[in-house]
Amino acid sequence: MGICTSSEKFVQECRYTHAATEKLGVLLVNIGGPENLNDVLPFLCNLFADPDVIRLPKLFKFLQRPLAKLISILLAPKTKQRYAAIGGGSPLRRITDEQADALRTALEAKNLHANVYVGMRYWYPFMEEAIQQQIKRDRITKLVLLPLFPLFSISTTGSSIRVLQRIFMDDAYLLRLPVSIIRFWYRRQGYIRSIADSIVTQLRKFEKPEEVLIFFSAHGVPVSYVENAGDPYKDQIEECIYLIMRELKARYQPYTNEVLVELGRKGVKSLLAVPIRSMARNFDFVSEHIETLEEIDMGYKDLALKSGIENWGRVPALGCTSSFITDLADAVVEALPSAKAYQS
Ligand SMILES: C=CC1=C(C)c2cc3[nH]c(cc4nc(cc5[nH]c(cc1n2)c(C)c5CCC(=O)O)C(CCC(=O)O)=C4C)c(C)c3C=C
Ligand SMILES: [Fe+2]
Ligand SMILES: [Fe+2]
Repeated sequence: MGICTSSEKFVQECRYTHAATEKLGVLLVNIGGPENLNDVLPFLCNLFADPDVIRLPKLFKFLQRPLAKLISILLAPKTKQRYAAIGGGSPLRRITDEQADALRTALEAKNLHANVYVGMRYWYPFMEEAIQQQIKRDRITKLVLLPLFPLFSISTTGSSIRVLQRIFMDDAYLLRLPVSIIRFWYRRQGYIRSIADSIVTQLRKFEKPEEVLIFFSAHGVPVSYVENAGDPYKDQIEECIYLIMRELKARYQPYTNEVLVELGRKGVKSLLAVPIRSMARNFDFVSEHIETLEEIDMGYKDLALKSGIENWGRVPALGCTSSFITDLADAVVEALPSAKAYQS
């Protein structure tokens, strides 16, 4: 299911009135991450025990847990070093809590009172805890599931939806709770604009912004997900980059044009555009995490500088950028009318 992207369409189709008796809940879902180095091994075990992360043929399903344990034991030392390099733990819980607070405030500003919960897929506070201990306790009457992944992948949003379904199927109250799931939201204007804004802000820090090559990086998924399991992730990445670049060109082209006109006026007859500066943008995840802070800020940056790239910049993750959070609040409002209970 997609979501309304145009606000006009929203006004026409999604007239939603918030009943006074309704108790709205929004569940923000994220991966979660180890808070200290002792958490790394059990966190990895949870991750690799997920059949949506390591897909085994039916016949070998019984190997899922032992295999998860083995891979985690093998990966833990290196992974611990990576988390140690960013201060000993993942910042995901803190950032996601901040995003939840900001979203609650943005919804209030739209006159929508909602409880915003945080549920992590592989670490505390687990999705299971958020649903069983908080959502049920608060007797929410309508729920929006908002995974903090702009793009859909079987291994992220798909996996979170399956957990939600599993918990809901076992519970009479949850089975009757109307739920709306926002499966992906990378096409939203607010998201694309917020990213384009953050790129422009960083470009302006370069001495010659017009020479900067923008380097988009996204998390990989196994080829078999895309080719055999119908994961839309790769297609969505390509479309997302296209949408960001289209927005950026609309905003930035005049600047480049001005430079070209200026060069022409100065008598330059030939021009070869060589992008010698580079700037990285990770766009498939909206919080700083191990891959931005360690893989990009340390690994890629070192490699780039050693390879002759002179200037390096990195666009920060959106985090609590207000235009982005406001857009998420719009996405929640737009999702409300389509909420449906698993059992009515
Ligand atoms: C949109 C983003 C993500 C996709 C798609 C994704 C798929 C995926 N990941 C692994 C293996 C690991 N993921 C790990 C942590 C981790 N992954 C994401 C995002 C996506 N993963 C996040 C946000 C995090 C948490 C980062 C943090 O700050 O704590 C890890 C552990 C850390 C590391 O070594 O990078 C592993 C391992 C697979 C196998 C996969 C697709 C099948
Ligand atoms: Fe990763
Ligand atoms: Fe991952």
